Amino acid sequence: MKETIQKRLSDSKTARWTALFIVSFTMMCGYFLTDVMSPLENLLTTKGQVVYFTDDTSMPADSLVAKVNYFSSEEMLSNSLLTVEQLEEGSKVQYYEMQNGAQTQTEKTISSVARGEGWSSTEYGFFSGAYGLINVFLLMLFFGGVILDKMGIRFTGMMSSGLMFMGALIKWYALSSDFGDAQLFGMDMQVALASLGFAIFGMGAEITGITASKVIVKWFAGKELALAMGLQVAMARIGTAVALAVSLPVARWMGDVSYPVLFGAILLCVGFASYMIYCVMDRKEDASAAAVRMENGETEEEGFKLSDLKLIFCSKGFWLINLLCLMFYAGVFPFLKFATKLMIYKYDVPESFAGLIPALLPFGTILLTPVFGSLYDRIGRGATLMIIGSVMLTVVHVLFALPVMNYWWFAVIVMIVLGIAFSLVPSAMWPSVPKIIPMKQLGSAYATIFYIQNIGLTMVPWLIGWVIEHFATLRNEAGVIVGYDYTAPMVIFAVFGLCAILISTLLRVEDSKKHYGLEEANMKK
Ligand SMILES: NCCCC[C@H](NC(=O)[C@@H](N)CCCCN)C(=O)O
Repeated sequence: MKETIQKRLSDSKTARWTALFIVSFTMMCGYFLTDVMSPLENLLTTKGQVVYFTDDTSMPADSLVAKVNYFSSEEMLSNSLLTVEQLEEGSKVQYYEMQNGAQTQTEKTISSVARGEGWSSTEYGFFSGAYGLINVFLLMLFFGGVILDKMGIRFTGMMSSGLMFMGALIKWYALSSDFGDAQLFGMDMQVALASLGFAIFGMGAEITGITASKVIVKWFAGKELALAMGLQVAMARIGTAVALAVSLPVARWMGDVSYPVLFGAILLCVGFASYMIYCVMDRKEDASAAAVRMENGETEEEGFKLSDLKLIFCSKGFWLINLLCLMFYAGVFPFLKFATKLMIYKYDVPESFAGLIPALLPFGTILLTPVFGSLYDRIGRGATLMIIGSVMLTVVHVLFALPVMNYWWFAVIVMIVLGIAFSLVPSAMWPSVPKIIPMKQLGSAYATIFYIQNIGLTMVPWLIGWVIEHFATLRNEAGVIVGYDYTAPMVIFAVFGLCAILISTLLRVEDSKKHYGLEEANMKK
């Protein structure tokens, strides 16, 4: 009689890498939407139309019209009176300006016109931090972890990717509508509604994040786990990089900040559909695993119990990872929300290119995260990699805080260093969690780490937005904004880096006491 040996679907290389690709694609769509508004900060915080010229400079329409009309009224430019209706692609604009006491004539051609929303920096900061609002204040990430461990990967993933899509649609509706002076929750209606959409989206994105982590552990445990995690993060970074690079060009091209969000919502719809395909694979994997267990006479693994949480919460190493994640990510993701405007005002980068410099950060990590991940797999030194990454993060923010070296090429170099730091820490930190926490509690462990991290992702943009408005905004005597001094916000980011150095050092000490194996290779020879 022919003997058949049952195999799990995850034993097939093609099947498990396909599963990874599909789930990572859904995540990538989520990361795109998370950062799609970051390059639009300048546009969002400008009131009325913003005019972009072919020489890559831009100007609020009001000040342009004021300049032209002022001089035309003095009959100096009688032929070039510009009206608002003429603010369109291809229009030529002429105006006189006083520079260093001398009158200069400027002629420019309009390349595009986009609608600014007139938000304050505090409102922009609130909106950016709204991502973690429901996760943090309604404890949804904690419940998300429990739902994941109780209801399983298929239910939770469908629910969370559906929430991402719904949140994106609300955000798009808010940004594409004009609510006049209407208020909601004591806030400008548009800001409140866009923030609500972002909060719902953020809840879905974070629950999808922990679900994806559990999917990877399910298919790759005992196989290429760290590499798979590194590749998932790398694909997510593609989403961030594309968002940073294309968002402003799309908004300028279509004349409105809502279009990049609409594009993101469409992507999320595709991401939702692709997760449905994953669910088919997941069902087959479960069936094959059950068949293997039956053949070997094994019983199903005991399910998750709430009392298991005690085990996680009593581990000092686990708390150090939590704090490191909080501090390190507080110095990166919230920074990205403000980085484009930093490039415009501190490094004098034309607005059309300003988003490309922060985009270098995720682009660099696409390659480096899997490289450092496989380095950790082979030679270990995980705790040391986390210390080095934290030192680099601190140095980068100190350099951004310095009032000197305000050259675009310097910003590019510093951003590349940040990219290396942002590859080192995640590639060592995430695969270190299973070394400290047993597999059965991993869903809840990742959920707790994400929860603590979300406190930073919510509060730090609020803090930075407020600091920019009150301590970094430079105004002339008439109260008009003339620029920004980024020293204070960048010093705050540097402090997060210092905390990360301290915590990662303590983690290394704890590892040498408890022998978690953070300095050891993941792959046994
Ligand atoms: N296996 C865990 C991978 C986590 C990757 C990590 N993501 C997060 O920490 C999310 N909670 C936050 C995502 C915010 C998106 N802008 C990462 O390094 O991206």
